[in-house]
Amino acid sequence: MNKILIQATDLSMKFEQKIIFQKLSFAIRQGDFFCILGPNGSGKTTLLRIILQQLTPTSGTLKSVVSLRQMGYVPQFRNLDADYPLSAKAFVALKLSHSLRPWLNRQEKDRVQQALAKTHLTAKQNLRLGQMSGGEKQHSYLAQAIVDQPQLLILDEPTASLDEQAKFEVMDVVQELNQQGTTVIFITHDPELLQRYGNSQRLILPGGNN
Ligand SMILES: Nc1ncnc2c1ncn2[C@@H]1O[C@H](COP(=O)(O)OP(=O)(O)OP(=O)(O)O)[C@@H](O)[C@H]1O
Repeated sequence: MNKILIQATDLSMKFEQKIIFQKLSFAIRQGDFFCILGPNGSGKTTLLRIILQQLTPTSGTLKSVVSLRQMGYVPQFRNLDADYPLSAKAFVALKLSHSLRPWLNRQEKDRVQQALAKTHLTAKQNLRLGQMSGGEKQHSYLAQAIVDQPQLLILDEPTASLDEQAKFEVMDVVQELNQQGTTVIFITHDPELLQRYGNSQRLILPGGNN
């Protein structure tokens, strides 16, 4: 069995008096393609925010051997305005930008190119994100999330609202990254994606419907 990266024990979350989930226990191991399922409002994003250390659970513990720097995050699909000014390359490079040294060194530029290549964006890297298709935008978010080579990639419904072909193209990239050793945590509502990619661990959150 691979090493445990994240161990949750009796994890519970309430917002004021509202119970979101109770006594969740699970382990995420190195190399997992770990799927989180559950109805709207069952706390999937809340659980991700606990893993990303943006929220503290009401009770229970979450132990992680992965630092925040080693986590890459792809949010739910958000459409960007058509006049969004950055190119895909500049958008990916943003993640590596420094306040003290506002340019990238050779090694960092290579990493940007590697992330663009892995997400099949090399030929489109100079296109502005605003002009890209939904699938290409989501590839750009994925490229940005992997540019500093995270150990753990966290995806919150990354393909919601994409068409069939774009959805599989994004997920094929995620699967390749997983096969190359990146651990993946993946929220989805989509039974087709689960059947096709979710052959590893699953956590089903029971609550929901606000
Ligand atoms: N900061 C907060 N303060 C109060 N309530 C919150 C907060 N964040 C989330 N909630 C509530 O917690 C519940 C769970 O929200 P969450 O976004 O985690 O669910 P989800 O399973 O990801 O839902 P969806 O599938 O619709 O994205 C919802 O009822 C939401 O309104």
